[in-house]
Amino acid sequence: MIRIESVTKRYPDGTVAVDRLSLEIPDRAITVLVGPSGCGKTTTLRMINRMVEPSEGSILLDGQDIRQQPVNTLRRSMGYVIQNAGLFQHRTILDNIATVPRLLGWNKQKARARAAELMERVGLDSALAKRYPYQLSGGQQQRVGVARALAADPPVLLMDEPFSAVDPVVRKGLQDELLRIQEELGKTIVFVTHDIDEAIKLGTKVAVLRTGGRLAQFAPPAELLSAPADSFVEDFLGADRGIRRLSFFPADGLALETAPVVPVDADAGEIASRATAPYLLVTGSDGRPLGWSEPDKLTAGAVDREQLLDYGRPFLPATDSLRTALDGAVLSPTGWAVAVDGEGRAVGVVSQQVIGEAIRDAHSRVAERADAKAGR
Ligand SMILES: Nc1ncnc2c1ncn2[C@@H]1O[C@H](COP(=O)(O)OP(=O)(O)OP(=O)(O)O)[C@@H](O)[C@H]1O
Repeated sequence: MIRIESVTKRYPDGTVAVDRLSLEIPDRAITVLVGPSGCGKTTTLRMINRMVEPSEGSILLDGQDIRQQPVNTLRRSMGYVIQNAGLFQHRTILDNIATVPRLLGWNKQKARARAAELMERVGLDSALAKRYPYQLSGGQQQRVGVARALAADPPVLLMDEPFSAVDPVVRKGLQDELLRIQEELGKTIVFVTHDIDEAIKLGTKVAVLRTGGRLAQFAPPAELLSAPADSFVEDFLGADRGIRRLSFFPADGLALETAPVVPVDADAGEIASRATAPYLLVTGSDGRPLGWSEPDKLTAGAVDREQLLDYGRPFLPATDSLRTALDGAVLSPTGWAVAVDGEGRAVGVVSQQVIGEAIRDAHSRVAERADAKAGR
C-alpha cells in the first residue's frame, strides 16, 4: 500500500500545489486522481516516485518511508507512463520496450524476448517491432509506453494522463486494454486524468482534488455518483449523474418475461395464447430476435419480416447493467428491452416499468447500506 500522509508541496515561487493531502492507495487496484487543471495531480504523482520532493509530510510504500531507499531502486519498482508516451525516437519499438530490462543488466536476447511478449500483452502486432516511434499512430505509441513501463514487472504503475492525446475511439480501446491488463497482472496503479468519465470507468477508487491541491472526496465511483461530498464534486461530476450511476447496478436481477417471445414458426394457437401482451417479440429459428409485432398483425406460418418493428439494442442480463437495460428499453419502439444470452438468443423481455422498479429497489438497497454504515 502507498500511504500519502499529510503531504504539502510548496514550489520555490510560493505556489502551494498540494495542501496537506492524505490518501491510502490500495494494492492491486486502480486509484485515480482527478480534478481541474492545476489542482496538483501531476505534482502528487511525481512525489510518489520522488521526481518531486514534498515540502512537508511523508509517503510510505508498504510501511516504509520512500526516502529510506535509493531513488533508483524506488523508481525501478514503479513504471511511469506519460501523455504522448515519451518514447525514444531513435530506438525501435522493441528496443524502447526493452530499455529498462537492459538497464537492469539483462542480456539483449532476454530483454528483447521480454519486449516481444509485452507487445503481445498490450495488443501490438509483432510486425511493428522494428519500426521507429514516428512510424506508429498515437494510440499505438501509447501502448508502447504502457509496455515499456511494464517491462521490468514493477508492482506499481504511475500513469499521468496517458490517454489524453488520442481520439475518443482509440482512447476507449486503450482504457479497455488497461482494465484487462490490470485484471491479469494485478498492478497497483495510480492514474491521473482531468476527465471524470475516464476516472469513473477506470477507478477502483477516485480521489477528486480541488484547486490548491486539497482533497474534495476519495471514494469508489458509485459512491461519488450517489453521494457527492459537496457542490464542487457534484459540479465536477457533471450532468446525467443519475443515469451514469445505473452503470453500477447489475441487470441480472431483472424479472424477465418469456411469454411475449414467440418463434417465427409459431402456430395460430400459440400466437393466440400469448396475445395478452401488447407486443410480441418474434425470434428466428436460431432463437435470435427478429423484431416486434402487435399480436393481431402476426399470421401463423407467414411472418412478414419487413413489417416487424426494430428490437433496438439487446442486453445481457449476466454482465450488463441497469443502464444498458434501460437504454435498450428507451431505444425500443415498444418500450420493452430484449434480453439475450451470450449467443445472442432471446431469453426474455422486460418493460421500462419493471426496469424502473428495479432502479428504485437498487437505490433503496444503497440507502440502507449507507444507513447501516453510518449506524443509523
Ligand atoms: N515547477 C513548478 N514551479 C512552480 N509552480 C509549479 C511547478 N510545477 C507545477 N506548479 C504549479 O503547481 C500547481 C499544480 O500543478 P500540477 O501540474 O501538479 O497540476 P495538475 O493538476 O497536474 O494540472 P494539469 O491537469 O493542468 O496538468 C499549478 O498551479 C502549477 O502551476
